Amino acid sequence: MTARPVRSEAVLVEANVAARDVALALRIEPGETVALLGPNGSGKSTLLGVIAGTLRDDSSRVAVGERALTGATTWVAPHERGIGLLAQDPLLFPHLSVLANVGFGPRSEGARRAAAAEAARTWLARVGCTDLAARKPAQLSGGQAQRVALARALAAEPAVLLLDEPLAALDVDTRPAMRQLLREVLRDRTAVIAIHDVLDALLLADRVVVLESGRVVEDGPTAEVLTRPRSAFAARVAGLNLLAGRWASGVLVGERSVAGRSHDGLVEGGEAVAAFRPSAVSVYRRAPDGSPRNAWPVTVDALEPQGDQVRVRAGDLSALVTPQAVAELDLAPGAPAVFVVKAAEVELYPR
Ligand SMILES: Nc1ncnc2c1ncn2[C@@H]1O[C@H](COP(=O)(O)OP(=O)(O)OP(=O)(O)O)[C@@H](O)[C@H]1O
Repeated sequence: MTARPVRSEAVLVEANVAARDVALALRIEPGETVALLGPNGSGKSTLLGVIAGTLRDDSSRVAVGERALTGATTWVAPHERGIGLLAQDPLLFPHLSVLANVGFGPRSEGARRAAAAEAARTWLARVGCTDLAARKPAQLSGGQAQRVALARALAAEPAVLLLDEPLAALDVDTRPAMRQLLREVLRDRTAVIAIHDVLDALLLADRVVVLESGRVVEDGPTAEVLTRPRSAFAARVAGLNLLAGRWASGVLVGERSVAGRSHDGLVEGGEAVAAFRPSAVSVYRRAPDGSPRNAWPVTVDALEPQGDQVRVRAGDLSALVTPQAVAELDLAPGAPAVFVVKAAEVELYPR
């Protein structure tokens, strides 16, 4: 199968689901990946269900490109929408082989058996599951099933891809490979991805939309929302530290030199970004012994209460510490301090 260009279309959605108290409108641009963040019950799955058509609600409106999928007299069934949905549960057909599961989309679009099998093999190779082709879903691990489900969604060549917590069910060992795979397949694709890990949002999405109680409370470029959140929920989970620089000899070199866990795609001399959570930052008055690699002298700018913790701001960095630590370290605006972060807590990726 020759690689066809990715079809990507804009999506317009007005989700009005009174029974779930969801009322919001979004436009997603062609090729854009939008991460939905929000607490449990905020409406992320409901929004995906409205777009996919798995949740039928006559007050909601959905259009993909020029094509209205819902309307006063229009209802396009989920399998005719050109939308791929990767649910939290992979939902593979248990009686079909992996190859037949992945070939299902092309088959139902009218592809001949051989062509569908070829498309399925291509996508299985892409997700690293070639040798699982003959298995039945019951013989797959959770991570394998999730990859196969992704291949199945992509083999149908959807114009829009929806993903509901695609990394949540995976264990920590299989998560990095799936994250990398998603990074590749989401490039240039119109996609909406419900996610709870802000670092995943950072790695995968162009834009972040924050939902609370079925409403949009924040919407903006990923780095902006995650570093300078305005909504209460985003402030609680995000407020990430991001440092820009260049990738050189295995570290990020910028205003500060940063060691961390490197992601694929970094090239020597290329632009790179380091991301880490404020809760991963330890604060000292003086640099600790053994000179850890990520130890940066700073001057405290501000102390802000955040829940039962305190956010210590210093220039473009922030740390989240306990009120006891603030007292013990005698932290106050203007005080010198040293921020220390273990390399294992820092994600380094290409810009
Ligand atoms: N099947 C259902 N029937 C009725 N109400 C539902 C159903 N599923 C969810 N709800 C309600 O609809 C609202 C939105 O829930 P939704 O599942 O869309 O949120 P979510 O952000 O996806 O949550 P989570 O992160 O827990 O998956 C909540 O008030 C929830 O209790």
